[in-house]
Amino acid sequence: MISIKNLNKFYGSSKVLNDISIDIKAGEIFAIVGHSGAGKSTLLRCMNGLEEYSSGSLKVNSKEIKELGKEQLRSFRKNIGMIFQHFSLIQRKNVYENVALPMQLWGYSKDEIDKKVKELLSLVGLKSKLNSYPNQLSGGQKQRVAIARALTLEPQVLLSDEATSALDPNTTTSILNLLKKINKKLNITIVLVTHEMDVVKQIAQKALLLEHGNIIGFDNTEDLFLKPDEKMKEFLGEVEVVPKKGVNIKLYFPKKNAHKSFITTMARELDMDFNIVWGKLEEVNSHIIGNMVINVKDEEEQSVIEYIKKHDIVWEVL
Ligand SMILES: Nc1ncnc2c1ncn2[C@@H]1O[C@H](COP(=O)(O)OP(=O)(O)OP(=O)(O)O)[C@@H](O)[C@H]1O
Repeated sequence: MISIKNLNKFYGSSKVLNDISIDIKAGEIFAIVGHSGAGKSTLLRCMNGLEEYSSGSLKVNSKEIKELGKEQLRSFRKNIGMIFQHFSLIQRKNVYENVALPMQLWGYSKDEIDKKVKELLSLVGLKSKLNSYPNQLSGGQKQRVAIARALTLEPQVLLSDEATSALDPNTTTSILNLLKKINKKLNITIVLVTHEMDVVKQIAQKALLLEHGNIIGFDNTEDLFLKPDEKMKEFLGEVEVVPKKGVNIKLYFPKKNAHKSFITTMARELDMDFNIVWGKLEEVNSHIIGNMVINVKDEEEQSVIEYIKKHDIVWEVL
């Protein structure tokens, strides 16, 4: 659906995107993650032609964006909805009028507009608010209006630039659930930019980690969190404090066996006591994944490793 190859972007002499290559599949929920200034919004804006790229290729539905003329770009953008952190609603228009606006600009009939706006307001749970004005709505409600407005022209792709950053955690979850529902129901590809790892965990199937315009991680979300590499750990701010004595073994539990009592069974079968240094289970993309560090005596290392190898567990000696 979106294919990016060796993309580079400069602002003047400063390079803000460096050799980016990714593929985003149709129907996927894809997150672009990174600290402030990493280049996330720039990359997102390149995807709908709001920003020009300096070199490389960016194709949406096999169309190279930089080769599109003015008119082609206008109809191309019809196929891409966008939502923002601060909602971008028009204050003097009510909810109905805000949502109707893109269809009016494209010259749809009153009946078509009325049908679509009511259908979308019902989808986002705001049918009772169609006469309200933005200043009478909560942040979450405003974002729901913005989502409805972004869907009026029936786009195949929805781009979200920090759409939940101004919302509290509960409202964030409800907006993310709405985005999941839209993704499933309308089969829309969603690309979202965020600096919040919790957002990535809750919604994304794939994630791209950016740092100073460079890709420092790109994988299925579960794999990124299950076995984070050094860069990812640094990004997550994880510090692993482990005992100096003995051998520290880190175990990664993928979704299918995160719940199994692997450690206690191993302890019983090998007739050994382990020191559990730390461990955690977390929900990523609706799956439970986890990891745990155990400390074993030097002389027990081999038998523990042989046991782990016989099971479907990813592991490493720290
Ligand atoms: N129009 C512009 N002109 C010059 N430099 C720009 C422009 N827009 C962005 N930049 C620079 O490009 C870099 C990437 O900016 P971008 O907004 O893409 O980052 P970001 O990861 O989205 O950050 P944030 O989360 O703070 O929005 C930054 O160093 C920024 O200062």
